[in-house]
Amino acid sequence: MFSLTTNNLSFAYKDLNTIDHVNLQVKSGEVLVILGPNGIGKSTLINCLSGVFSKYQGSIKLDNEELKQIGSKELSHKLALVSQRVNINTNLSLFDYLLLGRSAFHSIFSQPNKDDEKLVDQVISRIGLENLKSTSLQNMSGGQKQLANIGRALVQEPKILIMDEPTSALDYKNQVNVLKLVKTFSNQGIAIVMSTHDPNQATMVADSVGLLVNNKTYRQGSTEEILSDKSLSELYQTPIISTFNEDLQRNVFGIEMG
Ligand SMILES: Nc1ncnc2c1ncn2[C@@H]1O[C@H](COP(=O)(O)OP(=O)(O)OP(=O)(O)O)[C@@H](O)[C@H]1O
Repeated sequence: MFSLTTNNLSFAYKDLNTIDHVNLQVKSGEVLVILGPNGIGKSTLINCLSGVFSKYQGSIKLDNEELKQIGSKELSHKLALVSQRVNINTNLSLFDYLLLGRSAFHSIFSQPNKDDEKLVDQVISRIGLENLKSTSLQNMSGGQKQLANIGRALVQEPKILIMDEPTSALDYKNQVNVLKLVKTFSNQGIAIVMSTHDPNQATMVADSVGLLVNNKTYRQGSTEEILSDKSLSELYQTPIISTFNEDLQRNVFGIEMG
């Protein structure tokens, strides 16, 4: 069993805390979905959780180890990040870009081997980009680059996968594909943290939901405990109404135009 836990996690860019005393937990096989309005601190939180920002207050524990004490190579064996940055401009082919994601598993003197290449091929097929295997990243669309970024994280075979709005540039079919991947990997025992602007994604994949609220509080609980018309309308400061969809067998959240 593997877990990521924060205790009173706070982070400030200058003096004022952007995230304040966040107590969050996710463990093997669980999906935690983070929701919150624009500018509330989702990316900041994700950058702290994934080790990009180390000047945080409080603690972030991967199992019993403090995140900032873990060396970068060891960390990349445990944790993979899909950042919000969709605009990767490299002339590497998709295949080579993903193969580079295996570099933490080799010394500087050893080359990626056949197993690495096989894994990269499998991941390319899982993200549905077989026909772009030899295409350079700079010639791909925003959505294709976002899928490539997800693939790059998957080839690390992490114990925890942290994703910042992984479906923001994707059409419905690819959103479903990514959400199915999230479910598949969590069923395989991977812990997943993802942020999104779509509460419906939380009802589809989340085991727990974390809300970053305006007054800088963080609330985490089960989907049923946390997601309601009232909590979401307050969160986004706009009326949100859910209806139970018989075909989908779940609540669907919609925005009201007023
Ligand atoms: N490098 C930075 N320096 C100073 N302030 C920053 C920096 N990056 C972000 N901020 C501020 O921190 C706050 C949180 O930003 P963050 O990107 O974490 O929000 P977010 O919830 O991910 O937003 P969005 O949904 O719009 O992507 C915002 O007010 C933003 O202006």
